[in-house]
Amino acid sequence: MRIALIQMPVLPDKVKNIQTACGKIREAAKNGADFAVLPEMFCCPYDNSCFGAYGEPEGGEAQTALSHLAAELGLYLVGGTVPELSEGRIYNTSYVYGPDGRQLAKHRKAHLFDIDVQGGQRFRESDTLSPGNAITTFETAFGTMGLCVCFDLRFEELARCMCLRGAKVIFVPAAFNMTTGPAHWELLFRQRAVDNQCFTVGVSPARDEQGSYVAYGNSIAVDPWGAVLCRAGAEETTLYADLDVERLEAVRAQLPILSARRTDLYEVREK
Ligand SMILES: O=C(O)CCC(=O)C(=O)O
Repeated sequence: MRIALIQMPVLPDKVKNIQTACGKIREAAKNGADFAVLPEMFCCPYDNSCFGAYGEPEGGEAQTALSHLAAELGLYLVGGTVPELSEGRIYNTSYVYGPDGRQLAKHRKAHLFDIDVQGGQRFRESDTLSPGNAITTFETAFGTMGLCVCFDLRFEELARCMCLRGAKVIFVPAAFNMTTGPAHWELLFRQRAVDNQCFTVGVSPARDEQGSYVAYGNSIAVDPWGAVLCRAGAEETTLYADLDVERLEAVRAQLPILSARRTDLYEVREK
């Protein structure tokens, strides 16, 4: 199962960003990718002042372009996120398309990124965005997959619920920053992978030092043992990770965690 992690620049021009993404997805298909993954807000600067203007309703231009391309290339496409406009609200939403172009999943970021680190990053998504209310998994020819967005990865219960549903890989379009990225990015992707003995895949925009929000980059794939399979730097790049899905069962058999949970003592379950 070959995954292309597309760490692309995000510019102020929405149409140009969509074109860049499509070009890179075509290249990924040529290189044998089964899945292509885009970053959080891949066609919109990550700024509260932009989400409304760059947003689109279900079936908007970014989504239509990605769905057609998935069908044309016959691959799975985790379409980063876009600001989704719905009933007067804005959501930070990730759409997934199957190799026939049909929408397989839609995850609205459930945990909004409201932080204020002393001397570091401040951001309040809740000034403009509304949270989603779902745990998202989807079925593919490679098995069940999980999907969440950036800050969502910090919440271990969400990842556990996806894996209890059978998720083998957790896909995370994301955009950490220069305060929390160096401190927590790799740690969190390895942590969730080791907790659940699953693969984790995080894709960020390339770093733009001039942007109002400077993304950390460092797109990453981690295996069920917690080993880093690939990791980018700050630059524009596409990484390829070949996931051996059988490794997941092997690790779970050798070091049983999910099956050894004491659900008589404690429980994590979906509401
Ligand atoms: O959790 C973090 O440190 C970063 C999260 C973030 O940037 C986001 O949710 O967009």
